[in-house]
Amino acid sequence: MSAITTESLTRTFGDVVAVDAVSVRIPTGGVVGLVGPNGSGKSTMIRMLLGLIRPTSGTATMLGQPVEGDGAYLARVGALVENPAFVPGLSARANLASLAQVRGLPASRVDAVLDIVGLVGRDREPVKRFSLGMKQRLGIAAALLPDPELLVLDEPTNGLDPSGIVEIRALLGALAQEGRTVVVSSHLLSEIEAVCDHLVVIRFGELLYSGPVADLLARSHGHVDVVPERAVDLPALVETLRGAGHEVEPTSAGVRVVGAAGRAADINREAAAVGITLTELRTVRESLEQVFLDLTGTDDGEVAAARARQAEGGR
Ligand SMILES: Nc1ncnc2c1ncn2[C@@H]1O[C@H](COP(=O)(O)OP(=O)(O)OP(=O)(O)O)[C@@H](O)[C@H]1O
Repeated sequence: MSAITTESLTRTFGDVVAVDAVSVRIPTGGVVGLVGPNGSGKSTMIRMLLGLIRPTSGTATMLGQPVEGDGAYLARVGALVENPAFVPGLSARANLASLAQVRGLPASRVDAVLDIVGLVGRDREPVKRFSLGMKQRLGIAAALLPDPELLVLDEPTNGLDPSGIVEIRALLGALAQEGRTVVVSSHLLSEIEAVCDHLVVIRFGELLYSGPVADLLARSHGHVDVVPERAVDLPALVETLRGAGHEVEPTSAGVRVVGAAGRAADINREAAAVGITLTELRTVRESLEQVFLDLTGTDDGEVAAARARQAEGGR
């Protein structure tokens, strides 16, 4: 079963196409990053998935159930959208206890979620004294009250300082380790890429990429830097690598095999076959951030090129 599917999911506000015919299939388990610049339609997509607003056209399912049905799936989903409203003068524990009561959930869940988000010890302090990071963790705790299979968090790292971001990221990873599917949106890929298994990249409502992070990384350009043990072997190494069809450039101590990220083992074998031992064999990949920039581009020309590349990759 997929955690989420969408089929030509579209939402317009007047002339603005906030989400434009997005079709994705997101597997269960792991952390799913929903990434795109501000205004690209992430919140609109999340709101449709949570049944908060209706699609203009298209369909979507959550945990196998249509979002436009009776909403039964919502009992299995936890969500953090916008800033959750907590009573500032009440403690974290009291806020969670009243939420659990209103939602008819057992009081024992309060201790469980405080433990998961690491607020035990601070849970009797009034929420107004909490840092932004602690408030975000409390928001996630509230979303976890129903012990959901699927957790949807809209920009939980927004506004946090670097250590707060690291904490939230670790928490997302831990939640996924427990077997939940965690969907997290961010306008900054760098804030969440380290913890994501699957990425959905959108820009101006249009889907640019949906798939495993590993597949996106595999599309990245990169090179392999190679240094032979004996400098005297360098000309033979260059000849061998060129003979094997590689593009080779000199570096200070060895050679760079251009566009060969992922071919390090081949290069090692090719060198060994002619009796050359390598002391260095280093793959340098384009960062995920760079791949993402390639996809999103900064002007329409770049976006068009990225789309063409994506279409090519999808064939
Ligand atoms: N209720 C609304 N009425 C009118 N326009 C809206 C409404 N909600 C969203 N939009 C527009 O839809 C587009 C997508 O907005 P959305 O909030 O979904 O993007 P986002 O990627 O979540 O961005 P952000 O990170 O800034 O919230 C924007 O152009 C926004 O102005």
